[in-house]
Amino acid sequence: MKVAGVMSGTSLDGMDIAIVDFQKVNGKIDFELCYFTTVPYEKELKARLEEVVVPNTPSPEISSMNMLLGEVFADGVLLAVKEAGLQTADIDLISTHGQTVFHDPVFKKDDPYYRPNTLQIGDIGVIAEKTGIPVIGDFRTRDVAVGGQGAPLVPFLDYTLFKSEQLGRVLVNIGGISNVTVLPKSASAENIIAYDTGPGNMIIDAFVTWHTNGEQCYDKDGQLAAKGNINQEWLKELLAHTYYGESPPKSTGREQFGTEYARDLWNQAEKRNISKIDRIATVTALTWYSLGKALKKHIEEDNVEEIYISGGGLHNASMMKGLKDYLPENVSVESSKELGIDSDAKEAIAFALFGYLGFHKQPNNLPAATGASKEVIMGKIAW
Ligand SMILES: Nc1ncnc2c1ncn2[C@@H]1O[C@H](COP(=O)(O)OP(=O)(O)OP(=O)(O)O)[C@@H](O)[C@H]1O
Ligand SMILES: CC(=O)N[C@H]1[C@@H]2OC[C@@H](O2)[C@@H](O)[C@@H]1O[C@H](C)C(=O)O
Repeated sequence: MKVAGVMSGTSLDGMDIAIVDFQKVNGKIDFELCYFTTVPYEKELKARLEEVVVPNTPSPEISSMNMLLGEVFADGVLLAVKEAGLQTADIDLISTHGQTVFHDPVFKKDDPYYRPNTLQIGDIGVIAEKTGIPVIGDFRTRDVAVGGQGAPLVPFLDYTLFKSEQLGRVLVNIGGISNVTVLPKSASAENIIAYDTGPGNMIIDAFVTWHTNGEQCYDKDGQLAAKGNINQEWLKELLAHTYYGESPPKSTGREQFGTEYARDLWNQAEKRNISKIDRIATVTALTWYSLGKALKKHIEEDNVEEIYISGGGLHNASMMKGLKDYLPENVSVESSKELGIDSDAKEAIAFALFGYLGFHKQPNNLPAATGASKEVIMGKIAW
């Protein structure tokens, strides 16, 4: 069964599309990645999306963007299918994450009319109509419905594919947000630890956009950060953010580390007379330090010997150097490619897997990762 997994992450850089062929071999699910591509969003769409993914966006804008993104995702899939040399009839299912516009999976005790919630848009009906292919999407709400955070979900794939009987591993994804899946040696589904560690590339992207007046929207290969110096005093203050000290399960997003937060940091740096290049170096360090600190804890407590990285942050050489230098030398830090999974395609492959399982009415969440009270079948279908 061929499934097109579509991931549009918190970076808002575009959609990742993985066409994955699933097969059942001796009762076990096997899969092959047939094609992967990233379709970038055009500049104006990205700008509009940035306006929508902030709290207090008027509902007409969210509702309209839901329909527009449905079209955009459908066009992306049609393009990927063509590029892969396939026909739409070859694709059995589209599995789409959608675009998170709001994520607050926490109970507010003082308001009986507020509920833990998460919202991903890009209407599945529109995608089905435009492509003629059944679509599964809207995964996270079902996990939230059973007390979970609805995130991170990819640890389900990490556990299924990468648990080891020989040694402890951590799978890391550095996207807009960074997250970890800790797989202790001989881990069972109950003793996985997974959570978002804090910002990934999100703040760096905002700073680079402001520094270059929109000419660049990310720090290509970490070249700008490499030219700057980390302002240690400011970094220490940034690391006092309460999120880093919270215990898992926990998840975060643009609500805490998005444009508003980045703008506040930019203004702080302005007041402190920190040069623009040093600002970029410092927020890059904020990512690798907060991530590295979490990793060090698991290296010690869970006997982790191998770390595998995926997500766009892997391409940022300054980020990777900072992280590697900070971690103990005897722990290997590699791309997830070393485990046989393309580091850019991993999340899109994960959503193809969730779709495949959901379509076959099989559970696809990992309660230990999200804090859900039980396994559930995530995903809704548009035929
Ligand atoms: N060559 C590169 N050099 C530096 N950074 C890069 C490079 N390529 C990609 N990135 C960074 O990676 C980001 C995209 O990463 P990715 O696609 O993994 O995130 P995402 O899936 O949108 O986020 P999330 O996983 O948090 O939902 C870009 O916004 C950019 O900051
Ligand atoms: C609510 C939401 O969209 N969360 C994303 C986000 O981007 C990274 C991190 O924050 C992770 O928690 C999650 O995505 C990945 C794909 C996940 O669920 O594993």
